[in-house]
Amino acid sequence: MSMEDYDYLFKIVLIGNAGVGKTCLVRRFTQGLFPPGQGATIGVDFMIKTVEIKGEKVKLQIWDTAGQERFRSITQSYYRSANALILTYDITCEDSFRCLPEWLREIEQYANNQVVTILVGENIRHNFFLLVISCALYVWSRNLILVLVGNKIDLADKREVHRQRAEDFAEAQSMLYLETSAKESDNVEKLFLDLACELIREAKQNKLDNNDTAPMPGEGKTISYLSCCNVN
Ligand SMILES: Nc1nc2c(ncn2[C@@H]2O[C@H](COP(=O)(O)OP(=O)(O)OP(=O)(O)O)[C@@H](O)[C@H]2O)c(=O)[nH]1
Repeated sequence: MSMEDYDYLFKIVLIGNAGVGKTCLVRRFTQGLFPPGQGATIGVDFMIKTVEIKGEKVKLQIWDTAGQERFRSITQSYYRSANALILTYDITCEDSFRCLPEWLREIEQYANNQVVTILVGENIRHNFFLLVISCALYVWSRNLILVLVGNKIDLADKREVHRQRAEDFAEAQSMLYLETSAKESDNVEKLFLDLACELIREAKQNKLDNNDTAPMPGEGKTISYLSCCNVN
């Protein structure tokens, strides 16, 4: 696709523990389906979807990273060039929520520039609030913005992470909090479209150098976190 085919191109990277539903979120958004028997991601994968927002064509390059620890050295190299970072956990899996500070450390270490993280998920324990807050401050100091997302809300009866915990966690770090279901398609469009809106907004404010919106490793873009916008 040549530059004439779109007005903006943004790179979004999904990270989070294995099995939280990153691939399913991406496939729901890009292909409109919930893949049966979705296998674990090997390394990284990416899909592209172009959306039209207020008359402007926005090409989203969505990178889906493997959650398994053994792929970490591969996936880390993709953080730094992201325009946005979606940190995902599973609301039915306490462990995936407890690992969030670890993911924030990863971001701190490997995401050189600007990140939007959508936190889909739950609440967090008091004892890692300090760590989280310091990570968030570090991120902000580098113009990184984190958004947290909690997936699998269709499994309400199996919920292990209460919504208020996640909201508190997100609020403590000035992150957006969103809960989704890739299976039922709840909030999936909203997640990506709101993010696209915010990326455009930031680009227009010259916080994002959109003349080179296909970032190469080592590059990054400045964005701040999203507020909802209407998509036409
Ligand atoms: N009920 C329910 N199951 C989901 C949802 N999203 C994903 N799953 C299931 O969770 C499992 C893991 O989904 P994946 O999308 O492969 O998870 P992942 O985070 O990409 O996993 P890795 O590739 O190993 O990092 C699969 O069995 C999916 O069917 C959801 O919203 N609701």
